[in-house]
Amino acid sequence: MSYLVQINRLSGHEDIELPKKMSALASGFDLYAAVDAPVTLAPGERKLIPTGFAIAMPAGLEAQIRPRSGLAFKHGITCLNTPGTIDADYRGEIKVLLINLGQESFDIARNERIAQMVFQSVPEVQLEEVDQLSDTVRGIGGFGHTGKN
Ligand SMILES: O=c1ccn([C@H]2C[C@H](O)[C@@H](COP(=O)(O)OP(=O)(O)OP(=O)(O)O)O2)c(=O)[nH]1
Ligand SMILES: [Mg+2]
Repeated sequence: MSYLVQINRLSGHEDIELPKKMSALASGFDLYAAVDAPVTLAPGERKLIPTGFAIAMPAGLEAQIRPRSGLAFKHGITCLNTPGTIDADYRGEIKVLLINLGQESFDIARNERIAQMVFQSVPEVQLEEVDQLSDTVRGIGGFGHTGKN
């Protein structure tokens, strides 16, 4: 499927790269930090990082904000609320909630790639309240009830 998503660069961020796929079949568009000055995340610290753009996608889509594995592996930098949810009716600036789970401080510079945005389709669902649910073999078993291995 192919969709057209509108993107609006916010004023003051003309120099910020728009979200970009780094390879032909990449799932995610990398997101660039629109911080005015370098931002430091101390170990354990979390900060909301602006991206300098807003989007409008068609109904039936959402965007997920996901961490970059390189930043997570090398520096312990990840998205706290991963995957972040961008609703199709949200028109505000896309922001990335980063947290430093590493042991060293980490600096984020303007135009550094900090996360990625993956579009997903969202089925239209209506909830129907009932008194009883259908039987299954699993029933209410969960949270590891099938064992470890
Ligand atoms: O990583 C994120 C997560 C969310 N958002 C924006 C877009 C999303 O549509 C809106 C609300 O997000 P969410 O529903 O996760 O947060 P909430 O705490 O439920 O806020 P709200 O009451 O505004 O829905 O915030 C971002 O920019 N980045
Ligand atoms: Mg919400």
